Amino acid sequence: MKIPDEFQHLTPYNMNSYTDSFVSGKQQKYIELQYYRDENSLKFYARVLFHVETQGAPGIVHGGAIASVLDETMGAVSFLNKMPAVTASLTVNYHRPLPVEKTVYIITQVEKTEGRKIYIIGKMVDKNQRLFADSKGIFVKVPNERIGL
Ligand SMILES: CCCCCCCCCCCC(=O)SCCNC(=O)CCNC(=O)[C@H](O)C(C)(C)COP(=O)(O)OP(=O)(O)OC[C@H]1O[C@@H](n2cnc3c(N)ncnc32)[C@H](O)[C@@H]1OP(=O)(O)O
Repeated sequence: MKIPDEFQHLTPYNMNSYTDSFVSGKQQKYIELQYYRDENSLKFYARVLFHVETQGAPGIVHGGAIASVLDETMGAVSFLNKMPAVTASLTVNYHRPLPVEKTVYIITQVEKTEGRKIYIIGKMVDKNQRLFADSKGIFVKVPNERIGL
């Protein structure tokens, strides 16, 4: 599968040893997801293929499915930056309908932290950098035990 230039130097990252989340765990029938990280940056990445089972309107990926994948990829960027956290708030802007069976790419990053609050942003684009959705959220740091670590 072709990946955009920005993804070519990245290292695939397997989250399954930490979680069997419905987004990225053993379930890959509805959503096929591969995470990537860049050792030299605080960003976290995902390549995602939503299968037809995730549709809302015919042929269009359900907004909740998109939000779930953005949420987890945003949560993961805080985890990988050694700040285990849970989502307190999440806003998603949907810029154009995403057809099912179309590969898209997610990039997330920590914008800033304030005490226990971590402000995280994300975006979902296709290989031509067309924007399908972007997101921002406040994640709140919690003890490891809260998220099963
Ligand atoms: C396994 C590894 C793999 C990791 C792989 C990654 C997997 C990630 C999965 C995706 C992530 C998820 O879906 S997580 C699941 C969905 N989310 C949840 O279940 C969270 C449920 N909510 C909670 O547990 C709680 O409400 C918390 C932890 C968010 C906050 O409770 P608390 O601990 O009592 O803290 P509290 O004092 O209320 O708040 C702390 C600070 O955050 C602020 N704050 C709290 N809520 C909000 C809010 N909605 N919007 C703005 N700000 C807020 C407060 O004002 C305060 O700011 P200040 O006064 O200090 O300034």
